[in-house]
Amino acid sequence: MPPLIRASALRPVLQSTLQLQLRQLATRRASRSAPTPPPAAPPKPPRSLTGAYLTLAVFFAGSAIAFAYKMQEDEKMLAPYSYTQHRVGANTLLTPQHALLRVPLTPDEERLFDNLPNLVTVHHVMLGAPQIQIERPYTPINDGRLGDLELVVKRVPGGEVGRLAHSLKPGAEVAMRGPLQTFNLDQSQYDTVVMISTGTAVAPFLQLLSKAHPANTNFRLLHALPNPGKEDWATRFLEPLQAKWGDQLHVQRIPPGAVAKSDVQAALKDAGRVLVLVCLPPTLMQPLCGYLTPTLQQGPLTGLLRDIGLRPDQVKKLE
Ligand SMILES: Cc1cc2nc3c(=O)[nH]c(=O)nc-3n(C[C@H](O)[C@H](O)[C@H](O)COP(=O)(O)OP(=O)(O)OC[C@H]3O[C@@H](n4cnc5c(N)ncnc54)[C@H](O)[C@@H]3O)c2cc1C
Repeated sequence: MPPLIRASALRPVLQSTLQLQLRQLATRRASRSAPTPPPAAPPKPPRSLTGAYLTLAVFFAGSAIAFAYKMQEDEKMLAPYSYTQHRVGANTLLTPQHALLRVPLTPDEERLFDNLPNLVTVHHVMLGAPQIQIERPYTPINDGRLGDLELVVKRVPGGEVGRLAHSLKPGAEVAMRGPLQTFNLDQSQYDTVVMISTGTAVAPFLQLLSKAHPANTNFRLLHALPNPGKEDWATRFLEPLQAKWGDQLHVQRIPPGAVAKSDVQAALKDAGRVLVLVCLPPTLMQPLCGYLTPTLQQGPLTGLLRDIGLRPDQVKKLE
């Protein structure tokens, strides 16, 4: 019986099966010997974007630190209606009764002493004695925009804040608030400004002459000499002002006590459009021009200044 399938017929089938198995084997070997590729890394942000994030983070951190610092500085800054502590720069006795207190200001604080537009603004500050909850006003004798605030504080018998001010050593802290406006002067309205004072009441005039600039107005100061035997501390502050103002400032030292009619009349001679500023204790102010009212309004003009013919709008009484 002939075989059902001849061997020659089987040969191509066997060959193709063998080739297939060889190919599979080769593929398996190849796949085994090839290194496994590493897992795909997460896509990296572009290098420039990372830099931007970093810059932003540094910027925000810097701003936050600057803001916190500014808040802290603001809390320490001189302000009109809340007390802040200020370090005394120097405290010198001008006479046994008068201390010159120097309080350094920061540039931001200096700007608080700016003039109102087209005016010369005279300011005062309040010194506090927190332990006994009192405060007293003091008028800087200089232009606060130029650095240290200079206060001349008189020590009076039994005076609380005067005693405190005299006791302050350089580097000590003092509670202060301000500045507060004392008065404003529009120089352009006057040909002559007459100023009458005694003792530390010259302070607003020293500040006015420090802050104002020579223009067309003449200033005449009648300032009382101290009582016999007392030292005169004002001269050293008047001399540089005289140099600044030249002929436009006339300083006349008058005897202590009631202001004499002849001195006032001399100061008013050829005065043109005149303003008289008066800063005196009540006992001396009363015969010259009358009291301020209890609420510190001007009150009626009476006394010598009314008698020599001045109108109320030509006189300003300072507390
Ligand atoms: C706007 C303004 C600015 C001022 N500027 C200055 C200034 O630059 N320098 C300055 O020294 N003062 C100035 N004073 C006065 C100051 O505010 C205080 O009134 C003064 O320093 C006394 O305060 P004290 O706490 O030491 O005395 P207090 O405890 O108030 O008074 C104690 C006793 O002393 C009496 N007394 C008060 N003042 C005087 C005096 N001048 N002479 C004699 N006895 C007095 C009181 O009647 C009281 O019996 C200013 C006042 C005002 C309203």
